Amino acid sequence: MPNKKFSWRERGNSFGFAWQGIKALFRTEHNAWIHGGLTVVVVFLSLLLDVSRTEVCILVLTMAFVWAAEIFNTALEKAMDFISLEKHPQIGLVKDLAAAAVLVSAVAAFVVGLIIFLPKLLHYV
Ligand SMILES: Nc1ncnc2c1ncn2[C@@H]1O[C@H](COP(=O)(O)OP(=O)(O)OP(=O)(O)O)[C@@H](O)[C@H]1O
Repeated sequence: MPNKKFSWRERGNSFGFAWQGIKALFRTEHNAWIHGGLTVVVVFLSLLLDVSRTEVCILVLTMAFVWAAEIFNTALEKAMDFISLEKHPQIGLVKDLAAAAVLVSAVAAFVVGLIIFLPKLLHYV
């Protein structure tokens, strides 16, 4: 790869492309709206309950993990559909593996949410 000079404008463009990706995610993936709704719930609970700074950091990282898994899953789905829309076991496998990554991240987020919020919510019962 040729040595390119650092350019603030190009770095700015990269943010623009990433933003286009986020918009495309919400436009094409219903799952993104579910993640968005759950993110709002987590932010709401964090503001309402006595959540420590460390717990906030863990929640932010956990949510970012789920979002990143969903975005990679969507990118892989789009790439696979671009390669072929015909049924092929290898394409099915790639899609299932990408979906498994989302499932693993979502289960981890659910467990983290239970560990952090459940004891605090039980105070009110
Ligand atoms: N071209 C294909 N060849 C073989 N199997 C496929 C193919 N496309 C999809 N599948 C199978 O169908 C499943 C669902 O694929 P699809 O692309 O509809 O994703 P999805 O469930 O709509 O995902 P999301 O809800 O994240 O958009 C895949 O996980 C895979 O098992």
